[in-house]
Amino acid sequence: MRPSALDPLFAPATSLDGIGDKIAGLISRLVPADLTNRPVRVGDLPFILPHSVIDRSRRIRIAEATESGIVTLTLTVGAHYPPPRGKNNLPYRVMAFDETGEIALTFFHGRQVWLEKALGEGSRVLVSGRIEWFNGRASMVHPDHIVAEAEAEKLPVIEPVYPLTAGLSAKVLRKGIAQALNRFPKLPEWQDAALQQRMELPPIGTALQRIHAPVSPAELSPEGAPWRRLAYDELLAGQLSLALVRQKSRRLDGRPLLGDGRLVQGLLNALPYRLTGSQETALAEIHADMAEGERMLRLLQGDVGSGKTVVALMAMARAVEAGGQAALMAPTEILARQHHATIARLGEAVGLRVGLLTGRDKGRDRQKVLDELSAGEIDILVGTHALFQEGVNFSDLALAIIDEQHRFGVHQRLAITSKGNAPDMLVMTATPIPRTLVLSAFGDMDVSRLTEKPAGRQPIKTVTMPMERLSELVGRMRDAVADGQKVYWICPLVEESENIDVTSAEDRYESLRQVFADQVALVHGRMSGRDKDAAMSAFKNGEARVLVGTTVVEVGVDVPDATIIVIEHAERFGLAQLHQLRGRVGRGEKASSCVLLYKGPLGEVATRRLAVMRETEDGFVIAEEDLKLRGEGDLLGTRQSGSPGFHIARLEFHGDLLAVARDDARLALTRDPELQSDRGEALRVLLYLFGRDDAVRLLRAG
Ligand SMILES: Nc1ncnc2c1ncn2[C@@H]1O[C@H](COP(=O)(O)OP(=O)(O)OP(=O)(O)O)[C@@H](O)[C@H]1O
Repeated sequence: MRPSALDPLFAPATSLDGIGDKIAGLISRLVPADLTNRPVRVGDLPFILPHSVIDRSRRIRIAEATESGIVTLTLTVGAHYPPPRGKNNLPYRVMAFDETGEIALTFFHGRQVWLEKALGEGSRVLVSGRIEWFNGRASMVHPDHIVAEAEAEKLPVIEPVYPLTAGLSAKVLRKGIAQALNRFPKLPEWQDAALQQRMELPPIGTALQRIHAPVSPAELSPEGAPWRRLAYDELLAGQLSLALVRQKSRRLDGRPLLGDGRLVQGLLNALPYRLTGSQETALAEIHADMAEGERMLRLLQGDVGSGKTVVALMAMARAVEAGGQAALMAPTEILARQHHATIARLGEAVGLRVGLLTGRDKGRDRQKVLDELSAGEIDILVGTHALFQEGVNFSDLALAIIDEQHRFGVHQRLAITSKGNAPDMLVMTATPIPRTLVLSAFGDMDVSRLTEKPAGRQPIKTVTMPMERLSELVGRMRDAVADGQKVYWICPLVEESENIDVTSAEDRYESLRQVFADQVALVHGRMSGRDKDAAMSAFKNGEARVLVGTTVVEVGVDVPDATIIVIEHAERFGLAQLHQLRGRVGRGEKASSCVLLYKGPLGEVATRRLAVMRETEDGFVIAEEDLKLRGEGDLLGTRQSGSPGFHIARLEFHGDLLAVARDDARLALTRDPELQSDRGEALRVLLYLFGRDDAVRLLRAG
């Protein structure tokens, strides 16, 4: 049950003056992304933090304001010039002056009664807003503030500036936030007293007050005490929910999965290569976890092409040896089919029964798989999200592997954990993630890393090339194809979108057909599953030698004899994505290359990104650079749902707080596993405050 202290914050935002459904809808775009599926609450508003301040402290005279910008002037009001009756589209002007000059205060939307009051002729007022100069005349359209000189203290000196969205005015938002702050209840302190003192964290109420009514710009800095307090709260809420997942999944009894090595050894013998040292180490860690009575919760992190799939297979083989079943969930249909093909082929050697289940499988075929699964006639089931839907019943699921590629957040892990059958869990992630992010997103898991690539891989040669050299490039590709090579050609969007100038995959496909005729295939997200499969397999078996595609080929696709990848409009992709895409080549023993086609002029960030791509192939280095260039939000945030993207914490400033929060969260649970002490109760408040309700439900009295 939600603590009643929080009731005022959980009231709908529309209960605030001046906020109707429409405004609430606009505000929802400013609150954390994972909250947008529910109506905006009063409690969301205080967490919309200002990004800068306007300093109105300096008062100047008209003539001193030589440039356009925000100024505060002390004026004597002159004549009013309302628009003629019936001409409300014309502005309402009020002239005002000081000893150095004159300024026109301009208002739209017709005659307004309040103007006559606020700007009585002959009165002295402080006016603050943006001054503009035109032909030597000064004007100010809709001043931000007008206050009588006698009430000068009413003018905010330092005024926070909030992120806005079209249709939402600063005034409305500010008023809403002010009301929400007034309703902010006194909440119990959830921070450990000693830690709070050591870290100099103000109480949450104080932090919010100070950040919304700063007395100096420094108070708004992410490194300032108010922001650090809020960031630490957010991180602690995240780490606490991860710790709860961990506690819950550990408590559900796992079972020791031991095997006689029959399948594992058989597979090793059947592999056409030897495992790398990294693969062996990771596998040993995984097998050791599985042998324990506690549930495994492990993350397998590997750079592109480091060979995660075979590690997954060996883990699943152990689960089957131990008498159970295993499931492997892939993020896309294409990938599920690819994994299925690889695993079924290798598994055949040792008699593993491998099934496939995706959203596309319907009717009788689907039923057959489901029946075999529940009868225990399938050992390993590969599929997409469809795997963990209702109606899919394993006879004895012992190991769940999730190839998450950033799309499988803590909420989904919670969902599987709450299912109750307590399988061991292994999450695989392809993009190397910086350490701080591993902690923030996977603080509940143990980590294995694949740090080396299989022997014999050659470096990928990466070049950048302006779009103008397209025809020269096509000529070179023609030679390469004649020489027996295979080429990926990546385009950013499926169709010409209205105002973005993007060469679509379809157009590119048509134009490349002029050159490569039947040797080119097309794959993109809007094609039917069957057509996608056909294109992929034509490319795999070599009927097609050029595969034009959108980023559907980004994740995981494995065609080891493809040696060239061309990425069009490379300047539009993020670093992590470019690295993933490039990782489609260089997967065999032949030398590969990557051509980054760009359309100039390039901005600073795009230039840097392309340079990083030329300089290194090391995914961990690239991830760190990406973090620097983009901030952590995008790296984990935008492309996935339910991930711990942060709203307040910014890891470039608050990364140091993460480890503290994790230790604090784990310690709190060790002392008080059900959060029943005073601090425990307060921590529940924290969880609700940051939208971690589902974590509270993991508690016995949740
Ligand atoms: N030890 C090894 N020696 C040689 N080749 C290997 C080894 N392990 C895996 N491979 C091969 O390397 C290729 C990449 O493996 P896999 O598809 O598992 O990579 P991945 O880690 O999933 O990469 P990505 O995330 O880029 O898809 C495959 O063709 C696989 O057969």
